[in-house]
Amino acid sequence: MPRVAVFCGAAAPTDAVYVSAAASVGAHLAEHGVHVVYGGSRLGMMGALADSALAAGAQVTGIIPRSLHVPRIVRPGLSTLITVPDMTVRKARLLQGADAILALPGGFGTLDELAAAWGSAAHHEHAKPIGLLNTDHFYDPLLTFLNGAATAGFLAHHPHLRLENLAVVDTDPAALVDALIARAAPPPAACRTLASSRAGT
Ligand SMILES: CC(C)=CCNc1ncnc2c1ncn2[C@@H]1O[C@H](COP(=O)(O)O)[C@@H](O)[C@H]1O
Repeated sequence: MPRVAVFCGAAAPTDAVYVSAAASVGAHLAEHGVHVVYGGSRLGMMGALADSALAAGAQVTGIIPRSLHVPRIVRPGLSTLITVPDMTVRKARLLQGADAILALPGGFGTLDELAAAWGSAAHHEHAKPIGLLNTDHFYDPLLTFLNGAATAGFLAHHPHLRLENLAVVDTDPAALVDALIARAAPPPAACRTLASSRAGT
């Protein structure tokens, strides 16, 4: 069962379009048999994501820092809830267990988690596909920033991370989940055998 780490806003955004997009992502991930890993909150988009994924039969793991492990914040009834010492450990744990990463609209926390995922990919710590849900073109300014950084040469020392490969971007939750799962799929058995024999295993 593929595991997808989802980053998204803990706040309830002013426009309900974001919350319904999060719910739609949860349902589509469940449809694909994905094990959802996220921040464990019941609030905002995080809550909408978890509610819909659980309702559609997905396994959902929450990873929450001790400071946020209070009834007002934790989503009860998760398949698994892991408590970690702090936000930094949580960020690492979210990334470690995942086969793919999906960022929905959010604020500081979401941006922090997304930047960490790109930062560690830049240093060859993982090659997990990253998806950006561009609801209402929320991520267009960030994509413009990345384009500018590439044009100015700030990404040139990470040639394996070409701009067009940084993320799968879509405004449609179903299309994005389909594309991300396709990228996260393990290679067919024959390729795996060839790759392992080349590696001498
Ligand atoms: C005081 C209060 C209601 C706090 C609730 N705060 C939070 N609860 C759960 N996860 C969080 C929280 N703040 C940051 N995160 C993490 O950062 C992201 C959300 O942060 P933000 O809302 O985008 O910036 C999530 O993916 C989650 O992993």
